[in-house]
Amino acid sequence: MQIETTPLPGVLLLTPARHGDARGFFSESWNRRTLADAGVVLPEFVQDNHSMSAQTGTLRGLHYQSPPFAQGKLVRCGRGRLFDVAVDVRMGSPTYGQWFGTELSFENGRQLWIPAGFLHGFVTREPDTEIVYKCTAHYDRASDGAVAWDSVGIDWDVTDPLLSDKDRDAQPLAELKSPFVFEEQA
Ligand SMILES: Cc1cn([C@H]2C[C@H](O)[C@@H](COP(=O)(O)OP(=O)(O)O[C@H]3O[C@H](C)C(=O)[C@H](O)[C@H]3O)O2)c(=O)[nH]c1=O
Repeated sequence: MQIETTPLPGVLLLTPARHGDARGFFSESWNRRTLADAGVVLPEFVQDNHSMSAQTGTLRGLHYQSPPFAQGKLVRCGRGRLFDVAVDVRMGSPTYGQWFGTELSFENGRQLWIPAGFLHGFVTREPDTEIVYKCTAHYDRASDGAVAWDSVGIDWDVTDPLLSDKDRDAQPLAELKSPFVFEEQA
């Protein structure tokens, strides 16, 4: 397991090993003990999500759930290719409003750990792209929130993305009354 930090403290890039043979490969996509042995202890996951976006340039985000249903997410790409983004929206954080993005693909097997307190979004870079991700809290529709994809200064490298109505009508980051508070790590 390759573990890399990012410019956003707490957001990690995790790349599991792939064991290749004549059939293809085998990979442990999630192993709590492997990460703990490397000093990384993530919260418990309670829900797995899976979405497929048929069209290149489909953009889902920027989303969050308010406490007590705030979600940490461990994100990977099951098929195709996407650009995945986390945005820090924890009040008082030194990196508030800052974003980090990386390409996740079936080919690179890379995963992004996004703690609670960050917005999450992605744009697809191939047709029929599938994203699968583990969440640390259950879905709660009433706690669901969205921030406009083009209000953060993210370099999505996409024009006129395919959006849901919710995402098209989302509030700009400047108007967000963030429900998250930054807590200095011990
Ligand atoms: C998120 C979610 C949605 N749904 C239902 C609600 C709707 O009937 C349908 C589509 O939901 P939505 O349009 O919110 O799906 P996305 O636009 O992919 O939203 C997700 O995309 C970004 C990138 C995320 O990180 C979140 O997990 C989530 O906000 O699935 C559920 O039943 N359970 C769920 O956990």
